[in-house]
Amino acid sequence: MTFTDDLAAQTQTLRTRIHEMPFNTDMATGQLRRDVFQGYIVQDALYLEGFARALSLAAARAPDPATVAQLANAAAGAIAVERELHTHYMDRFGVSETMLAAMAPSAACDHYVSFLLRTSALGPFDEAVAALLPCFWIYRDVGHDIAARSAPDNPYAAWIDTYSGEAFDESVARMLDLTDRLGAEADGLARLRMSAAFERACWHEWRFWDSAYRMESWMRPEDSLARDSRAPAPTA
Ligand SMILES: Cc1ncc(C[n+]2csc(CCO)c2C)c(N)n1
Repeated sequence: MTFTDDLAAQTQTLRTRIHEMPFNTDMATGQLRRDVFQGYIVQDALYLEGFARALSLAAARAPDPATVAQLANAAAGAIAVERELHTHYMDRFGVSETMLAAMAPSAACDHYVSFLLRTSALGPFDEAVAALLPCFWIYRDVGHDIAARSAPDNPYAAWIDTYSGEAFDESVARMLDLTDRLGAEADGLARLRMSAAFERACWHEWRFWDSAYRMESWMRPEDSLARDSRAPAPTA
């Protein structure tokens, strides 16, 4: 078993839940609500920029030139994906660059990006790579899974093609290979830290879709009070 086989086994339940999320099943049938996808794609544009910054921070700390180049290329790739995919959908949904610039990240987006930036800037290098891996790996698996059952004339075909395409597969394979090499060199404690960072990032992937599907933003104090007032009164 490779280290990434262990990571896959350890997160099996969470990753299966991600594949079954209504966002992804609706995406496969092409029935995903337009306003839900619009909200998602705007948040994803904000996410991709943060992700590219986190990859660049990790790149600067890589132990050898080949790995610096791998991570820096992936950062450039993330921005390129953002431009292409987002321009495609933003044009369709009438979201202008000005509107995008005025958008604030959702709590889920901000939380995920903060976690990646913090881990990439301050954590050990192997932990940063483990935290960055689910972004690649989960999207590849979800992309292929949706492509295999996608409805004809799916309005989300551009999204599905991006994440089930060969170019993307190669970058995921390189990231898995890097994680396996780092996992093989790490001692028991370092592997535990890598596993925890990986699992946390998988959770953030789940949360990003869940939050997009619910069209969540930041909870306001008055929302919390309204929720509390509906709760049954304490008995003791
Ligand atoms: C929340 C969220 N997670 C993962 C991806 C997928 N992704 C974004 S950048 C990148 C690496 C290089 O392209 C990959 C795989 C996404 N779009 N949104």
